[in-house]
Amino acid sequence: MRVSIVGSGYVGTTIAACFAELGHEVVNVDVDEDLVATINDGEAPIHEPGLEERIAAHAGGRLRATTDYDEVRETDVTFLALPTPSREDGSIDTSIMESGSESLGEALAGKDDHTVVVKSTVVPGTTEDVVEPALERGGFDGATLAMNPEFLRMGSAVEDFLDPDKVVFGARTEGDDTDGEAAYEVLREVYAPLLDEAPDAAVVETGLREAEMIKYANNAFLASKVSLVNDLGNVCKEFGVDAYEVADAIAHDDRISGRFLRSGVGWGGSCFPKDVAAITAAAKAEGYDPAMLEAAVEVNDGQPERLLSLLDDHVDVSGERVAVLGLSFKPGTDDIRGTRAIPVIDGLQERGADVVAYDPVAAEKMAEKRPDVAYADSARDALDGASGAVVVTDWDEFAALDDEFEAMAERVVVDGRRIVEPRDGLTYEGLTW
Ligand SMILES: NC(=O)C1=CN([C@@H]2O[C@H](COP(=O)(O)OP(=O)(O)OC[C@H]3O[C@@H](n4cnc5c(N)ncnc54)[C@H](O)[C@@H]3O)[C@@H](O)[C@H]2O)C=CC1
Ligand SMILES: O=C(O)[C@H]1O[C@H](OP(=O)(O)OP(=O)(O)OC[C@H]2O[C@@H](n3ccc(=O)[nH]c3=O)[C@H](O)[C@@H]2O)[C@H](O)[C@@H](O)[C@@H]1O
Repeated sequence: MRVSIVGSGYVGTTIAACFAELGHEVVNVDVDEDLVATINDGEAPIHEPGLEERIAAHAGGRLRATTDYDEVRETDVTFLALPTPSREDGSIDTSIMESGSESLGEALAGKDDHTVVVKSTVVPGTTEDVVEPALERGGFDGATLAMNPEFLRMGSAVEDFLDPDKVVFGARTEGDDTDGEAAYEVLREVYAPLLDEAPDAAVVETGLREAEMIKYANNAFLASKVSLVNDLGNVCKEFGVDAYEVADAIAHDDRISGRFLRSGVGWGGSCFPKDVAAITAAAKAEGYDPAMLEAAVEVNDGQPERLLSLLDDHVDVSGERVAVLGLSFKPGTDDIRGTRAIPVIDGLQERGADVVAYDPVAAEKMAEKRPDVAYADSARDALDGASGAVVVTDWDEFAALDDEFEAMAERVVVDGRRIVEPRDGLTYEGLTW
């Protein structure tokens, strides 16, 4: 099939390269000229395992990037993979979706039919109430509308996309005269080669609003699961109980499952914080206060301070050098959006500490945002002379730290991710164990 994708960020580039790999002719539209040139040169604009090889294999062949929206006209279906950031109050900002949809509408004007699929994460109602009117303002009123949320994770985007546990197809299903069946047909055809390779994936065919909500429910559930295990972990700590032993035991109950049961300094990233805030704001706008989601955020917001109060129990950090190990929101990425490292750094600075941070890949990005922090080239350098260290990201290399701790002025480590090995001579505190 001829597939176009508008927006070539984490999601857009990943699905473009993967659809090309699966045999489709793919056009990827983005406003960023450098990014478009990078893809056409056969290189990946973002770091994701397996992406560079796929772009290199298909760029100039089945995969083409462009800044020209008109190129979507020759395709059968367009996926919108544009950003849906938060406004100041947490609610979803759909302005980029609107301007992108208008440009798409202009490009499609006069066409009889074209399937437009919303891939971005949007609150229920957005596809019909925001995207469709914007397409019409652009001059195209013949869209078959669909919503197809994406569940890939950063750091394993290609693998997650190609081997999903489910794919969700949302379409207009109510009333006699709907385009729902036509939309399902198009999505079934686009996904057929992927589903051939991933036969165990569930295919969920549902309404537009349901598909939009499924994405939020998925992220809100996972974020809340981590907050619940953090809340329980805090209780464990009060009783001197190891939360990881407890989690390992309850994980045997397959109603609970062992995934997303790692307690610690909390969740971050470009999506959990944004999506929990957006669905909470949307619910409130409808007159419902989602108490569990608000509590999930409250617990998450409290974890960095709990980490620091454990450090306070051992050292007065005022005027002292303190090492922050890990800056990215999770290992395997240099992304610092929503990272717990920021409230940890803020809390240390409020205590008058001299913060020196280390991350194997994210220091450069953090330095742009936080030039007020010193950055070390290695964990060893960060620890050298420090009166305490806090661990924010579970990078594998922190598990191998050993004699590096010997250069500390005071050997105190508070671990927010259960990654450092406790050892003789080290005062080691786990956040929830
Ligand atoms: N990053 C992730 O892991 C996941 C993200 N999502 C959702 O997917 C959507 C996209 O997210 P990302 O790919 O992370 O965003 P991103 O910020 O990485 O990429 C968005 C791209 O859109 C381009 N763009 C902006 N305005 C444009 C316009 N008017 N026309 C054409 N291109 C334009 C930007 O230049 C950028 O390359 C969001 O709704 C996000 O919540 C869903 C699942 C996973
Ligand atoms: O909508 C999105 O963008 C994506 O958001 C998350 O993916 P991602 O943000 O890449 O990262 P996760 O692996 O889910 O981790 C999120 C945060 O939770 C934390 N976490 C995760 C698991 C756990 O047990 N404990 C824990 O603290 C991580 O450290 C990290 O800060 C979801 O897992 C994806 O399914 C979804 O598509």
